[in-house]
Amino acid sequence: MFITVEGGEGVGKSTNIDYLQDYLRSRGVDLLLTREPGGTGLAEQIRELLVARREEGVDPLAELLLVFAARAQHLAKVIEPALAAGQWVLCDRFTDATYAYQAGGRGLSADLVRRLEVLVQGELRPDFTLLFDAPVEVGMERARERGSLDRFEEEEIAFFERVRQTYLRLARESSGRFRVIDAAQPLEAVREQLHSVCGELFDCWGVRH
Ligand SMILES: Nc1ncnc2c1ncn2[C@@H]1O[C@H](COP(=O)(O)OP(=O)(O)OP(=O)(O)O)[C@@H](O)[C@H]1O
Ligand SMILES: Cc1cn([C@H]2C[C@H](O)[C@@H](COP(=O)(O)O)O2)c(=O)[nH]c1=O
Repeated sequence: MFITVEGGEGVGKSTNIDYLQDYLRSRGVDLLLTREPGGTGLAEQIRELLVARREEGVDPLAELLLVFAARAQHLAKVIEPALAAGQWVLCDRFTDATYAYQAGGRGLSADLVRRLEVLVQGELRPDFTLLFDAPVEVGMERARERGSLDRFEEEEIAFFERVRQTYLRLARESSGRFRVIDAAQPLEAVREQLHSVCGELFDCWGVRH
């Protein structure tokens, strides 16, 4: 199984992915936890380039190509070998983030993203995606409280609104693959939602829980 976790800034992906990881491992799943951009030494270096605040503006196409360069390395060195060895892969962000940020947020064409997706991934797509959704102000307030903001987190509210609306549209269009978690709720309530989604999936996939 290839499971991805998506959502805007500060919505609680990292906080809950640890919980999800424990939940899956405690039920006997051989799991690899990874993230994008990143997941290998080279891809983590590309991540640093992407998130660093800089005077020089970053061209959206350059940003898109860096994201996919990191993804190609991550797929070849980590994700594909793990899946081939029968492991489950749990990935903090994947190509839905590219549709949300580079197409929705930056305004690049979704068709361009689709062409790179086919080039880099072939037919590989996530089996299942959890979308953590919260109003932009809620996520940004949490991100601000957490610490200093990176290059993406410094964007204007309208950018994050476009990112959020793109994610929600993707979830509607691929409702079989996505489950949307109301991440504006207190942590306990978010965990209950996660629990119920995991139960439903395990029933569906025939995994004992
Ligand atoms: N449901 C919640 N209620 C209140 N605070 C939360 C909740 N979920 C997460 N937080 C807090 O919000 C902050 C952001 O959470 P986290 O780092 O998990 O978000 P994220 O989605 O991974 O963010 P980013 O994409 O910006 O890295 C953290 O300080 C975390 O403790
Ligand atoms: C995979 C991916 C990521 N991004 C952006 C989105 C985030 O602002 C950063 C990653 O940091 P986080 O700690 O996971 O929030 O990268 C992107 O723009 N496009 C992508 O495909």
